[in-house]
Amino acid sequence: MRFDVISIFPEYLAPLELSLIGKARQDGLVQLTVHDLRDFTHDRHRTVDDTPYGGGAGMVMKPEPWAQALESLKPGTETLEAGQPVLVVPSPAGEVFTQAIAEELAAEEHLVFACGRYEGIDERVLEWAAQNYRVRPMSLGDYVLNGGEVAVLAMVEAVARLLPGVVGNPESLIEESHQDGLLEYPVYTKPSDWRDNQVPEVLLSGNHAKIARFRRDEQLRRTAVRRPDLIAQLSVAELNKADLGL
Ligand SMILES: Nc1ncccc1[N+](=O)[O-]
Repeated sequence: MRFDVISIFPEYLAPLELSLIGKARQDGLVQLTVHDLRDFTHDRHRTVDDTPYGGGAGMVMKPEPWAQALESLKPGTETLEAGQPVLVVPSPAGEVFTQAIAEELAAEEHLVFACGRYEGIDERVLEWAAQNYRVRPMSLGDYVLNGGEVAVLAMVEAVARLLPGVVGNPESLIEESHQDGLLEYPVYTKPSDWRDNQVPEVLLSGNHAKIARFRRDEQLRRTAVRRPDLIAQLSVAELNKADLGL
């Protein structure tokens, strides 16, 4: 799978050279290229921003460098079956990124991430890009960052780890938080008695049915307490099966 990231701070994406994603790139499972937006400017100061029409504080990213950067990735030359690449534009004004969207994007062949800075990118770029990209403004959550780079680190990791071969044991992708609409259950390891804190007895029992039930109940209990908004989407049957102990 191919990832392209465009940013005025390419070094911000250096962490993607580390750990599992870095190894996936070395193994050729993931092609990831970071592009410096300023390479698509032609003035002495490599200008990427200017004052906003209509007034207001801050600066807006100029359209032309973005258009040249996006054209340089040759969209539209993809094979028809692959379809147009997705252009993810991190923004607090985007749809909220979820595990379901991560799974959807992991099925794509080519993702392009446009990291905005300042007050954002001239809106005409997103409208123009729709000719050759499926444009998706995407938000990590309802708070404001200084730019899209941090969001791209999170989204690339969330997507790339789902690709075959990236995470050592694919089993570990199952029963994760949000996999089934619930938060994950608590985990424990040796010693079973740690500073007078015991591991739940059931986990030492070897009774797999009881262990599975305990874990499911813990998922439901945790979700009910910490993320009641997720509970609302669960079936009554599911809730009735659990001993929430609330
Ligand atoms: N929350 C954000 N703030 C600024 C830029 C991008 C953002 N995001 O979530 O993708």
